[in-house]
Amino acid sequence: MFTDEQWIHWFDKLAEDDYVVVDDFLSNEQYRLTMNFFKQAEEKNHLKKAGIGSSGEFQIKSSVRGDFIYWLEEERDTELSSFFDIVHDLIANLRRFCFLSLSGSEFHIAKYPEGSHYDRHLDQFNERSNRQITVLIYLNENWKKGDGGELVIYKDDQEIVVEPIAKRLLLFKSDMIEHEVLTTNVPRYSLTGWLLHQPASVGYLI
Ligand SMILES: O=C(O)CCC(=O)C(=O)O
Ligand SMILES: [Fe+2]
Repeated sequence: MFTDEQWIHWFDKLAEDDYVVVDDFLSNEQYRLTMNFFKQAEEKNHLKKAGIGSSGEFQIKSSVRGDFIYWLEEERDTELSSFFDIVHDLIANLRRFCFLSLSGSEFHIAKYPEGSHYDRHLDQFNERSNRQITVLIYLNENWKKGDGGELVIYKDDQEIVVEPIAKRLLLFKSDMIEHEVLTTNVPRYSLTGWLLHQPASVGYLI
């Protein structure tokens, strides 16, 4: 559990810089449970080649993105309940301290095999732009320089390099931050998600 001061400190940085990195966001136990889940998903062949674009214009292009993903469902994936607990905490605190109007979330696990990458992009689709905050949790124990797979954030004239080390959280504003996953030289594991806007089209219903 984190204190209000910690949440406020992270959200201040997110507001100011459009991104924030938090180390040791997952506890050892949450990390272990997440990796167990990941290993099982791999064994059961649940991970599928990721594509680009939303359903209407979905395409698979390995030259753009080389990861394999599995979309999570909270009701089904009960082994990850302690992960979903901290997502709920994150959402509750963003609502409380940042007055964000968040209506939902979507998460997947992702494996980038050796030699894969994801080209520079923004996390919004042409026909769907309700992703507000991107949430990344890295799962690579013993990651070291040379392993590759760093995330590069492009901001103003800067290139900020984030190493995908285990238990680290990265939050950024989905509509502001262009980013890229550099080629990884080892299998690279992560949990990726998006916190979604209140869809404008249902605004009148509530
Ligand atoms: O895994 C990462 O560091 C970033 C992944 C990403 O950019 C995405 O899935 O949209
Ligand atoms: Fe992305």
